[in-house]
Amino acid sequence: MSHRPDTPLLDTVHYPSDIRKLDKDKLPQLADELRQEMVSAVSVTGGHLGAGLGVVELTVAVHYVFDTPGDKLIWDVGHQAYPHKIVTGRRDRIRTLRQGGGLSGFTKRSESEYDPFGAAHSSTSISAALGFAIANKLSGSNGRAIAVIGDGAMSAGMAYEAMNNAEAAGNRLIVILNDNDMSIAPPVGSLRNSLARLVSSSKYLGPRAVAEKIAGMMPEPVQRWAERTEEYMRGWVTGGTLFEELGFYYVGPIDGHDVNALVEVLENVRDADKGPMLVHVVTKKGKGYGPAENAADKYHGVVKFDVVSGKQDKGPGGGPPSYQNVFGETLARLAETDPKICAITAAMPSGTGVDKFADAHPDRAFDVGIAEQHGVTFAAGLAAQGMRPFVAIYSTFLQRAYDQVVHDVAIQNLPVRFAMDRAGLVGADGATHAGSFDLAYLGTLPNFVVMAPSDEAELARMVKTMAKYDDGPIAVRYPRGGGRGTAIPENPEPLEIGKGRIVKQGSKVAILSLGTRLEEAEKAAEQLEAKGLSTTVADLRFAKPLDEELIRKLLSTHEVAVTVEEAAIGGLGAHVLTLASDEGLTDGGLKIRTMRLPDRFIDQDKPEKQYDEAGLNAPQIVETVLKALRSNSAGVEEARA
Ligand SMILES: Cc1ncc(C[n+]2csc(CCOP(=O)(O)OP(=O)(O)O)c2C)c(N)n1
Ligand SMILES: CC(=O)[C@@H](O)[C@H](O)COP(=O)(O)O
Ligand SMILES: [Mg+2]
Repeated sequence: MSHRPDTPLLDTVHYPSDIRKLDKDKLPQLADELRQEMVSAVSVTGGHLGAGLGVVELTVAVHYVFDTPGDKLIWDVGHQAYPHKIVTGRRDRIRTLRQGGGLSGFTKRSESEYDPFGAAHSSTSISAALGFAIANKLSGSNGRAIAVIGDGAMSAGMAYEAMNNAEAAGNRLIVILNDNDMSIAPPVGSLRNSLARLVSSSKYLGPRAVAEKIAGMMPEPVQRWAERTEEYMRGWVTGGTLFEELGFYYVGPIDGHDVNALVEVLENVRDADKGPMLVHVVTKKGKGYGPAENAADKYHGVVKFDVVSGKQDKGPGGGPPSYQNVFGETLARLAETDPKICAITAAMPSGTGVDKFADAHPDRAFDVGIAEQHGVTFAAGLAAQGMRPFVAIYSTFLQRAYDQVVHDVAIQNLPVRFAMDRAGLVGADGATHAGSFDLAYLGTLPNFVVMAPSDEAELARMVKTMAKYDDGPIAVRYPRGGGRGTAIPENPEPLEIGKGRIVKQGSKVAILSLGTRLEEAEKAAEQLEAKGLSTTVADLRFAKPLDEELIRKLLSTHEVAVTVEEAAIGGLGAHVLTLASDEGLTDGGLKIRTMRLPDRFIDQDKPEKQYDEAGLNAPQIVETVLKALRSNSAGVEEARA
């Protein structure tokens, strides 16, 4: 394709079909421009930077070689897909990434036909790609499915479950292992060591060697040998790796920043007829942007930053500590005098605050990799043997380990402590990362205690409560970010299980709050008082067991009762309604309303806007109370007061 040297090449590339028109020797230039564009975009939006920088060449090469969107390209997690978005018709919106109404920070089916499968939670790509490949096989279509999965994501069991089943896909399935020797933190475990051995024990495989191996053009004696057994052939190509044992032809390691080599290797892989292939590509997280390459976290996730210096705009600082750090620091302190306390994270040491614990007690901190299911059952084993394990997992990621929570923990009534961070709406990560369902999924389980603090001092008390509680499973859920600035007690008092508190006493309206909506509940109470409506505010602290005595009293002494929580239906409101119905507490005409997340997924935005959309801010609490007061006994709203 002819291209005027004075115009950026990227300006001529809107879709992968434009890349495919380019001469191969133009691809390095395209990759350079794509990298610059990505840095520029993320400098104004913030987001996941390091992972995308590492796959710029891979993005160009895959779209050059494969016939996307007919061939299905599936990015695992999807946090590395920004360059892919730029070359698949979304460059004009790339500066809306992760903003309200803008592009998602992950792959999303509704956004583009080039995103055949949505992601954000890790390690789903091989299963999904296998589904596409088998569907193609069944329908007689030639299309291929290409999963690009990171070394961190490869630590999850699901990846192996998929590979274990992959043989039937034949050459319709290609897995590209993007090995940058990083997860969010440095990766852990034996897989990491095994990949490192593969990388260090051989030079990068050049396109020619790959072609020869795939075509079976081996040195004479080897070829004769190889021809005799299919098994040997596999071994020769694969080097006998774990992947080979799982039925894949292993090709690698390949230099993931040499775009022309990548193209040639992928062309060979595309045209090979050897069954499912795994291409081991070695990349650098943060590649090509100095501040990212030099950062310990390789700029996995950043806020807005200055492109020249790389300095992130983290604000003036000095604000209230984050819930994650309150959790980690409190637990670390408690562990000083309790040698049974352990902490477990599934590849999120800094996000969960377990890094603080690990600094103080390295032998009792466990990063299990992206392995939430294993993490929970591992904790159950620790608890069964008398330890006091705290499993710190984001609310959204604990969803993956639900059966382990039910079967290994709850049914056996084991005292595993769950610290569920990122509860409620989380902002820029959007619906996939919202911690909406934990109150419903844990609150329904016999034996569980479930708490939610209204501020960081309460969280410290709840962590202490968990450390002291050996009677069964116990969980606390708290939001992303900083608290209200309440002083954190040096020596937090444990709470009495199942006891809430009255924050403000009134007589006509009762707001029953769970978690950090308390601040909005208090604001709403002020506004109601200003309208002459005497309002009680209760901080229930426990979704389970409920403070039945307190709730009974509130429901029988107020005209309107409203529950408020940052969770989907099935949480606090459902439990309060069940109590009210079981005991006939509404029979006397009490007007009861439950305020919770709506029955739809809420996309990325600033959290306060998300809560506005969800109808959980103070004005909406006020409106709910006024509406209830206006409704008559048939539930019909009467004329506005
Ligand atoms: C089930 C699940 N657990 C945890 C996470 C958080 N998470 C997102 S990316 C990531 C690291 C992924 O590492 P890798 O696959 O190697 O990709 P890289 O960022 O290195 O490109 C983690 C732990 C997640 N998205 N999903
Ligand atoms: C991609 C992913 O799952 C994580 O990087 C996540 O975005 C981190 O979220 P926090 O910023 O809330 O730690
Ligand atoms: Mg990685």
